[in-house]
Amino acid sequence: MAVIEVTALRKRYADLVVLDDVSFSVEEGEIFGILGPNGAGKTTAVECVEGLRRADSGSIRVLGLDPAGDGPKVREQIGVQLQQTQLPENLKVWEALDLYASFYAEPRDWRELLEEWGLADKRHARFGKLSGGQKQRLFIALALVGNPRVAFLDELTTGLDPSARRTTWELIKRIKADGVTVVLVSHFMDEVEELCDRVAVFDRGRVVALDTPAGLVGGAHQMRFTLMSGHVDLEAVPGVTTVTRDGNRVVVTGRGDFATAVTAQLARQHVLVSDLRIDKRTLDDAFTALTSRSFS
Ligand SMILES: Nc1ncnc2c1ncn2[C@@H]1O[C@H](COP(=O)(O)OP(=O)(O)OP(=O)(O)O)[C@@H](O)[C@H]1O
Repeated sequence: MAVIEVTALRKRYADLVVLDDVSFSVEEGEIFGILGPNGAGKTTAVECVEGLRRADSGSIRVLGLDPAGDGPKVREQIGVQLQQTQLPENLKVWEALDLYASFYAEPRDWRELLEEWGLADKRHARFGKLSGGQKQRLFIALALVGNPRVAFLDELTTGLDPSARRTTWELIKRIKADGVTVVLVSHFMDEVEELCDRVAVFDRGRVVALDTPAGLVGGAHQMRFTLMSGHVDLEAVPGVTTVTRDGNRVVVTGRGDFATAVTAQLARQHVLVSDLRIDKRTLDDAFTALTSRSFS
């Protein structure tokens, strides 16, 4: 079942088209990634879904409701991660949780959240004294205190050290395990690859690809080898898209599991090769190819 359905969303600021016919849906229980370069329209799209901004046209359904018309009902059922600047430095951890719990009709017991998110001993600490990782755990706890069905997390691990990022990833997996749908806006390929079931890649206000992380990178392996003996016909091998020969050096590109099929063909034709290398395209390569830009 789709918990979020976005259809033909358009938004512009004066002459700048920020969302141009954006459509995607998010299935219940998945971690859905929104990836794209700076200024691609990710935050605008997500804030329209959260009911914080209005699109010029198109339709949005969140849990069957229209966030523009049924804002309070939608916000009762979603959790939105705060940005760092939105909490006063002097606010204590328990005060923040208690305050946010008071916004909801049926909040979770925030004492449980303190335990679950490893913040019990920081209960009386002031926000400004927390480490980056502790702040992020507090933001996640605040996003979950209303017992949401959908949690929106935006650039959650920016500025965290590698170990704190890993810990945060494990916590996000736990949110999913608890049955909460997660929409994750991210700049990091490794994060999206590790966590997301499906990813929408945004570029210049459009969704340029929507697939699983494996599906996004799936089309681009490359095999290189040197022919030691004989000749091999590879053009007709399933999945092969190009075969380039330079003397006895051969480069083969293809889609899906073409490398296994090529290896089988080499064996069938009793061809001996050396220096065999299989290059796997990464999500970073896929992103660059899709958006004609490298990530910054
Ligand atoms: N309120 C606004 N008024 C005018 N232009 C805006 C406004 N909000 C966003 N924009 C512009 O819309 C474009 C998309 O911005 P948005 O924040 O949605 O992108 P993003 O993909 O989330 O970028 P980032 O990764 O940098 O956060 C940008 O060019 C931005 O400058």
